[in-house]
Amino acid sequence: MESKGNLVTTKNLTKSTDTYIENDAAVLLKKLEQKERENKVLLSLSNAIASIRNKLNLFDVIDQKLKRLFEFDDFVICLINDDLETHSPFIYNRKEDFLKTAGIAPEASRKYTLDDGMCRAMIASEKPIVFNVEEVLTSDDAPAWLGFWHNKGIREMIGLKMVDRSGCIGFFYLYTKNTHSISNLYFDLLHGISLQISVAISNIIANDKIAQQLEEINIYKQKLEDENSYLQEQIQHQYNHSEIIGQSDSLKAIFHLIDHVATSDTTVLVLGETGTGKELIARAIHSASPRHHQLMVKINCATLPPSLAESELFGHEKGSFTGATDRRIGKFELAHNGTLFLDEIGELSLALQVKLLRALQEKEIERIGGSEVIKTNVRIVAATNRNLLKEVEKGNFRSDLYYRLNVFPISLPPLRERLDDIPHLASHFIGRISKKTGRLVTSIAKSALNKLMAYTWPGNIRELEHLIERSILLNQGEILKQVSLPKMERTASVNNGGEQRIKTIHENERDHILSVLVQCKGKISGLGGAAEMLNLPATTLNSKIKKFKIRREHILNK
Ligand SMILES: Nc1ncnc2c1ncn2[C@@H]1O[C@H](COP(=O)(O)OP(=O)(O)OP(=O)(O)O)[C@@H](O)[C@H]1O
Repeated sequence: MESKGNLVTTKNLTKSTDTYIENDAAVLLKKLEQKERENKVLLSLSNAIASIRNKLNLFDVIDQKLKRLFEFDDFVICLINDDLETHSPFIYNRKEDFLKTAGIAPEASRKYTLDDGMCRAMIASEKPIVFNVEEVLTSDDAPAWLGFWHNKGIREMIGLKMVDRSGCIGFFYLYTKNTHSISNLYFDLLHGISLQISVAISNIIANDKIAQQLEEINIYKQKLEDENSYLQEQIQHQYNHSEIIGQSDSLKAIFHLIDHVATSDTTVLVLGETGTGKELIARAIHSASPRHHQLMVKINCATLPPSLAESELFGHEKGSFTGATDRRIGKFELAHNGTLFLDEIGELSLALQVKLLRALQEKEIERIGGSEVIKTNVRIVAATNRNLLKEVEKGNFRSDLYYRLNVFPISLPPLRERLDDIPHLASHFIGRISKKTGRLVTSIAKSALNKLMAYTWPGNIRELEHLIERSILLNQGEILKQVSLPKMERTASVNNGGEQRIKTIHENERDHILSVLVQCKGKISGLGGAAEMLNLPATTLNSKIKKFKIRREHILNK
């Protein structure tokens, strides 16, 4: 039998046990509710994380969703660098006014040692760690960046390592202005969330790598396309000396110069009126150089649109200016290890002359909007129909660039000064154009050739080529009989970069002798002969006629 006293005690016991049970149930319920809340947050977070593609997305998800659960003011995610000795900020608030505070603001390019007290503690712990900012600041190995957060009023940091299958990949710091703001009840949840964030980070890095590789593929694709079109062009025009027609002494002297300079990397400046074959010479130099397996990239400075000229030469990064939708490499990079042919260099703007000079001096370039310095190895061949020295005097061409280009000048004489080449060039063009047009023209009549010999050729070889093409199309039969030369005064302006050409004393002397010979109907010596009219001994006149290459046909065609 139970005594009364015992009964009371038992009752009391039962009562307090009930209270315990009630309390336990309440705690359990609270825990259950908390778990449910955590699960909800985790679920919504994992849904959001699954769709994350970039750093900005991840920043927003953490900033918005996580702040609903925990009270924190800011956060930074740092990743361990490939050197395994440092870590750098990866996800952080990039807003300008946020970063204005004094101290070392987070920046992706900065590297911090892993060998500080905070990192060591986080790496060793499986749980988040609470750091008191002021306490850490007094320690010897406080991280350099902590002052920035202290200046922002941050008093507490929760730090935890981020892990993936390979181990620790970085750290997640939550910054709070209040102390004890995040209860350690939430630390397991925080740990779970950090695992999810690690997955998102791996995805972002993989996406970034794919985007970068795609960009590289695109750039190589563009380079291959460009190279391909240059190669096609080179296949069509395999230039060597045998393609350069002519046997005049002046042309032979040029072959000699090409042989001398081609094998080196010396810069060559090809000078000459329009149509004299400057490009042909540039190609011959490239073909005979050790670089002939690489590209000769041509850039025509006269046709460069001013707004795109710099990009054409040096390339640009995506987004560097309106319309720069892709990264593009410039002609300098394309010509790497080969030859860059700068045609019509005299037309280059002064602003670009400065940039070109720098590229030639430093042997490196920067794409517009890029920070990378790109080493280039190009051989420069430039050409112009302008008198560059005069342009320097007029202030249109930089003297320093002129001297850098004028290392090995090659001057091509105009066609009227190498009349000997006309018959060879004419039959070369007849052969080529007949084949191209399917006409059966095989040779040129003497009278037609005489006309060609007597003409001044302001457009030089290009003009001769076009004239023969036109004449072949109009011709009947196998022999080219008619060539319709444009009506032109012999003293008329001869193309020299658009300037009125002043005849030399030598040319005036030739013209004067020729006109007297015409008046005397070709008679040189004796009464009424040209020698008498010119008051010269016949032998002197004969040697002048020889020197000026005046032929019978010149006299007859006047
Ligand atoms: N010696 C030559 N033998 C055969 N063809 C030639 C010769 N010189 C020039 N040509 C031809 O004449 C045309 C003009 O030559 P090219 O374009 O090289 O001249 P250019 O001096 O560079 O002219 P521009 O200053 O107008 O650019 C081309 O079709 C070229 O093949």
